[in-house]
Amino acid sequence: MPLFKYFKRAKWQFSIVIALTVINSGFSTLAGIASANALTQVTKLHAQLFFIWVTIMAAAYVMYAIFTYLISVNQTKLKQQIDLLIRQDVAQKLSQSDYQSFHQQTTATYASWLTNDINTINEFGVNDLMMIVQQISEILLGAVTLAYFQVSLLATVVILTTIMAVVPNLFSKWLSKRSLELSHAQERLVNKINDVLNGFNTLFLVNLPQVIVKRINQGSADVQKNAVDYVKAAGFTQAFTNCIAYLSQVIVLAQSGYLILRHLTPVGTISGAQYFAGTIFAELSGISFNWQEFKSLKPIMDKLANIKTTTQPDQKQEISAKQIQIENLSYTYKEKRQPILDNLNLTIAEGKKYLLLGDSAAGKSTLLNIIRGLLKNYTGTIKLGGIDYAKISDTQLHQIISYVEQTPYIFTASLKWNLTLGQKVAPAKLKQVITACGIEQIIAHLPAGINTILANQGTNLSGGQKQRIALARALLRDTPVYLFDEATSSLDKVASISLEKLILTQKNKTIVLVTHHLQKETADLFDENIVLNK
Ligand SMILES: Nc1ncnc2c1ncn2[C@@H]1O[C@H](COP(=O)(O)OP(=O)(O)OP(=O)(O)O)[C@@H](O)[C@H]1O
Repeated sequence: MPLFKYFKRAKWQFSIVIALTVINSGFSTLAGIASANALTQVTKLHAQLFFIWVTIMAAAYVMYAIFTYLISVNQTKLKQQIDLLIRQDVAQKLSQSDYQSFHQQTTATYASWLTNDINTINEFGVNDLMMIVQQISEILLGAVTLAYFQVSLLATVVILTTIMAVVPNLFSKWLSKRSLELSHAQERLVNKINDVLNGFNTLFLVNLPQVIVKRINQGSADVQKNAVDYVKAAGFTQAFTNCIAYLSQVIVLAQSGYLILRHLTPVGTISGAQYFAGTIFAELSGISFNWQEFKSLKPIMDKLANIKTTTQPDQKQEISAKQIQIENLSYTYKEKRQPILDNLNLTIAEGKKYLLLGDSAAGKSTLLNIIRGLLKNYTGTIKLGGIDYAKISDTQLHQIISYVEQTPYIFTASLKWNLTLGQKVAPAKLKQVITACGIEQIIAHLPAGINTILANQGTNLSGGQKQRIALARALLRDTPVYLFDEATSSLDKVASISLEKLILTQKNKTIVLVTHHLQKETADLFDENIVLNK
């Protein structure tokens, strides 16, 4: 089970919890022994011994309560550590995905993995394993104590234990299946919630806000059904094992009664046998159920462990010339029958400025997405500085090519962070780019200036302001090649001309710019047009 590796990585916290649990089981066993001995002493009318055992019993219970508290604190530390390690691994894997692997799932699905699935792992994994540890120690100590009362009782317990250990395995596949189905239903719910909430403005403006309620209700009903199905499977497994456990207790009670009647054991045995048989079988039924529940996590753990990462080509050679050579390039989206790009041949020379033109849906963005290395399943070849794209890693490509999109993503972070993406930038350079991109006007209206947090993905910014930020972000990266995909479309004419001039006068930079609004003031700054038509 992949979860074990996390217990190994959190071995200190895990060891502390185990040690505390075993000690605590010792206290509960001591309380049981004291109770049985107190009963024996009272039947013999030994007052002093009776009170000694009662005092021991009370002390054992007090210690039990104290250790239960310590266990709960340390278990929480362990759980949080395991959550942290799993999240760290998932985040690490996602950071190593390429564009296409990452987008095989929605971000809402990933959010569900990092929240719902982690909660499930906590509940069914960490909790259950901790309970199993406690149950095993109580069973072992209970069995030893029963043998101390009467060895034949231990023999009966061993036989009944074996039966109880085997039976629940019959239900394990059923439980795993239900657990995975529940996890998928939770993913669907998070996706639905994200989808309708992101579409709030659209629904609000067409008087359809009820769609939000309806779609969330559908998702909730889906989760509800799967949660109930899971509990039915889990409940049946538990009820079945409980039933065997209760019957086993009765058998041990009957056996001790018989032994007392035959004067083979003291009267206190009835209390001890009842206490320890009760503990052993209750814990056993708990163990077999918890173990099944623990195992039912395997598909979820496998899902998280199998997040696709991409092995990047190991290109050590420096990519010197920045010419991009495209030969016989064709691209067809999986969902479409016709190729969007068909046998395209093109050379993008170093330092030149290109205007990429074409009807709507002609494939301009698709071409830029291929050049910037997002779409890889094309046919034909693309070379950067004479080196085939297949031999260039994403990291190397992104060191050379920057892309500025029409609707840039704004992080819930300060304006400065949004410009630098947390990288160190010389203050003079930052100031120069801020001035060139007209960001001073934005800063002037923000309460904490450049350090103002841009909330909710920049909803308090205009489309044009976001585009200015994206342009500045790209210029700060200072790469040799820039691709602009309608990057100034939300700005007014004067601002867009000014920013396009800024872009097209970047010395020694290769520029490919897509625009639907070619301005006569900038037309002369292009060296060549690339025309794509359907
Ligand atoms: N992820 C995708 N999956 C399937 N089809 C897609 C995808 N992205 C784009 N397309 C399709 O590919 C075609 C070209 O789209 P693309 O965005 O490249 O065109 P464009 O020339 O940039 O269009 P516009 O000028 O309208 O922005 C369109 O028919 C579009 O529906």
